[in-house]
Amino acid sequence: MTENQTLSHHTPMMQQYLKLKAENPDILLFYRMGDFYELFYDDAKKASQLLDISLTKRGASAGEPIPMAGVPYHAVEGYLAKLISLGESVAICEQIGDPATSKGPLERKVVRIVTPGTVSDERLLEDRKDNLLAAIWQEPSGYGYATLDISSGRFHVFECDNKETMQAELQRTSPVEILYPEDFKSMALIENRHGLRRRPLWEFDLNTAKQQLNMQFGTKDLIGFGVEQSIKALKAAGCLLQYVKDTQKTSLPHIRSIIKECHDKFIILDAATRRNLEITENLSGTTENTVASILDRTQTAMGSRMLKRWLHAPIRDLMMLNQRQTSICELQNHYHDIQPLLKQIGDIERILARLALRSARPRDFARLRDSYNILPVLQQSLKHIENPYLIALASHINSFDDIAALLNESIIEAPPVLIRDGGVIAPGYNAELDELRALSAGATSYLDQLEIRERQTLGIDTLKIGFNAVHGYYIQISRGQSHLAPIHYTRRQTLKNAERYIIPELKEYEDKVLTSKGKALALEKSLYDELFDRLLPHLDSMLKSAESLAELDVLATLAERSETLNYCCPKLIAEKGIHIENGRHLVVENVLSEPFIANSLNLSPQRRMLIITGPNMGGKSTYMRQTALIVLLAYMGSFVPATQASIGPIDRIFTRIGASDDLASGRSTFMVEMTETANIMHNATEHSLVLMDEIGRGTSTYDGLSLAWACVESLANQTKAMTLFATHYFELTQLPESIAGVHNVHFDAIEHDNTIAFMHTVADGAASKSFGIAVAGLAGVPNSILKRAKQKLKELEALSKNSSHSHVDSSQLNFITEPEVSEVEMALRTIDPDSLTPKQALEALYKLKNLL
Ligand SMILES: Nc1ncnc2c1ncn2[C@@H]1O[C@H](COP(=O)(O)OP(=O)(O)OP(=O)(O)O)[C@@H](O)[C@H]1O
Repeated sequence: MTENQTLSHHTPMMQQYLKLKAENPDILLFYRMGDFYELFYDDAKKASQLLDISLTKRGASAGEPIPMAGVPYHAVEGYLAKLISLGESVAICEQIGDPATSKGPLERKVVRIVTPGTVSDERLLEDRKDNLLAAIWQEPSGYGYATLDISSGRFHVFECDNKETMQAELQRTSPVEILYPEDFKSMALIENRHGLRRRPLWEFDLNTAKQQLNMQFGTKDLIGFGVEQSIKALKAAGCLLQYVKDTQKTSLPHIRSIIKECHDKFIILDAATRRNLEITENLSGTTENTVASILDRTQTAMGSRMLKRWLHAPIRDLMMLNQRQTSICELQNHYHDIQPLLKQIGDIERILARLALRSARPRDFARLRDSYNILPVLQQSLKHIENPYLIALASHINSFDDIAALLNESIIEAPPVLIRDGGVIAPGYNAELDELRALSAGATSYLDQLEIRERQTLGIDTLKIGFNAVHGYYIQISRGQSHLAPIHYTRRQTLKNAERYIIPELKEYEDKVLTSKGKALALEKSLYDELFDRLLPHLDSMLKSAESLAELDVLATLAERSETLNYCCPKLIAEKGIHIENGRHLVVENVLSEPFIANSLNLSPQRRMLIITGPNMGGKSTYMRQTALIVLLAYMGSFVPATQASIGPIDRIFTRIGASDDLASGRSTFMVEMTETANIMHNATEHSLVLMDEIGRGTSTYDGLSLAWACVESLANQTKAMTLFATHYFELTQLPESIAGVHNVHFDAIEHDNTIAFMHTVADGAASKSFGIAVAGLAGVPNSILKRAKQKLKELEALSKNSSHSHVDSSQLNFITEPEVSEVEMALRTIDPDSLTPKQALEALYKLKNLL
């Protein structure tokens, strides 16, 4: 049976639906039916599950019942937001035909496609988080990757030759929607992400990509952007741009350039490091107790998004870092004045994107106006600033006096949500509009006069003029006086207590009012459209201003944070090494109720690896992480939690901390640990900072110890990376004796009143105890288990007595468990000698002897 024949079995409406569905096969189709959007067949089943709405049936077509689910049109945004957050895309199909004239089903059309990576509507976006669409391409030589933030126009491409780097970039950019070619080989990289879209190969064609991009930027070639040779990335970029055009169904004037991400400009953080350092997301996937949660006191949403981008991309450009540092220094004196002004500035970046997409709403214009009205005051408060970088920033911020004036004149103070019903353009902006409005509004005074005139001439005191949507204007007379109605009064409606009439004069007036209302609305809409045309030529400078405002916000925030949290300005030095005096962990110090103990750290070519030992809970991980975070903050240009810090060049930060199963990709805890270790061993250089926490503990003791040993040797001798290596293998503390550049440091604890007190202070040398069983006791492990562990430890200790290097330590066992009491002792305790007869005393003696 042909497709058409199959279709012909369906009702006309279903035929229309199925045609539209065939054009949008992979996404949910919201099909408008009166006040509802309805979904049918598989779409209905899927939506009912995802949205938790009921699945019903709508009649039958082609002899089968039609599964159906629906959402009311006025609440659609909430449902869209939910679907988008789950990575789904939705095609919105509206009724566009006129019900009065159409035969058969109303004409319908897909008017927009909402996808997670291309939404710009503010109700569907998180305002303090970037929302990126990405495309990925793979060839034997590596990966090409493109990302677009549609609400700022930032369009970036990236290339790399290995999976780890690609994974790190995916993690850094964290796109909400990913386009990938149908023959993509590395599915493991992306398969756990939401919003995957499989695209046909031809969408990644290089020539089409170049054509598309040149057309978008109005250029002949892409040499000016430095991406001409990035073949893999361009293929991804081409597919991405095409997808955006297809879904947006409009031009994208705010996408003006494409930027190639060059990795040597940034300190590279691999995916595991980004996760372990809990930069914007903690290990459980929420945002509490992250670096961003401490630092993000930005006043604008665009500032917040920029701060997070900075945190995820520490830079190596010393000039730029210096500009940021000196700006923060100067802003320490000014942020008090600047921040309250920034707070009044809206999300201009996203408003401008909606302006470019011509989807800005009246309130976007009002917010743009209100923000621009603040700019002159802001400029005033930046007047005394002397830092050249901040002065340049202020000049980019501009004050847009003309645009502010235009918006002040054109938009009323508090416009409605939509332009649909008018009431957006301010009085005084357009004389013709004012006239038409006066005509329609003049109604009240004209009608008042007419009412008085008729009442008086006819002598009917119950006469009044009214209006309703069905009958228009009418004259109403009470039933008691209705016999007084003159002959030219035509009866329109009879009510219980009154009669309603129409007269030609009133009808004529009604026509005039109605047409002037309609005309006013049409004019208002065209004036509104014209506003887009008047603002769009300034889009570039407005976008630049928005970006500069965001940057000022970030710098002012870092100035405020550095003062409030007592951070110091780090020195970025040319010599290799990391020197931190009294460093702190910015998150831990914030959540602790007791004071945080600051610790210093020195790493240099002569002291490039620290083997860190000490009790569980002693503070090893905290110390390692705080070092990485201080380096990260220093290289984003921020001040750092320490009293002094000098940091040399760093190319990468690696962490092998904590362990988690990666069940989704079928890797066990130990496998994850070793994959991360392998990555470090392959990629670390002498300028890398490597943090390794207890590697090798997921396997047998000797395997683990040997692996850890080999890693230390390799990192210290070959790679010469700056390394912090925390371990419970005391054997490793011998390594400093044989390898230059390796040193022992340790954390200590003291036993006190049957418990342990952790010192949290780092000191030179190796730890003498491990306190493992003691900490288990603190954690509530039952006494019987601790007792048994103690026995076992003694046995092991005996076994390894011959080994002169054994540090197995049983001293820790004596304080948490009571000294063991024997049965004989117990029996003795129950005996009261004074109350025993000689015979009983003898019997007790025999009993004790037996117990022995
Ligand atoms: N410098 C410090 N000052 C105050 N408290 C600290 C400090 N360092 C760590 N702590 C506290 O001790 C807790 C444990 O620290 P951490 O996780 O660093 O120990 P650890 O030595 O790595 O333990 P394990 O060997 O079990 O992994 C932290 O959660 C924090 O509450």
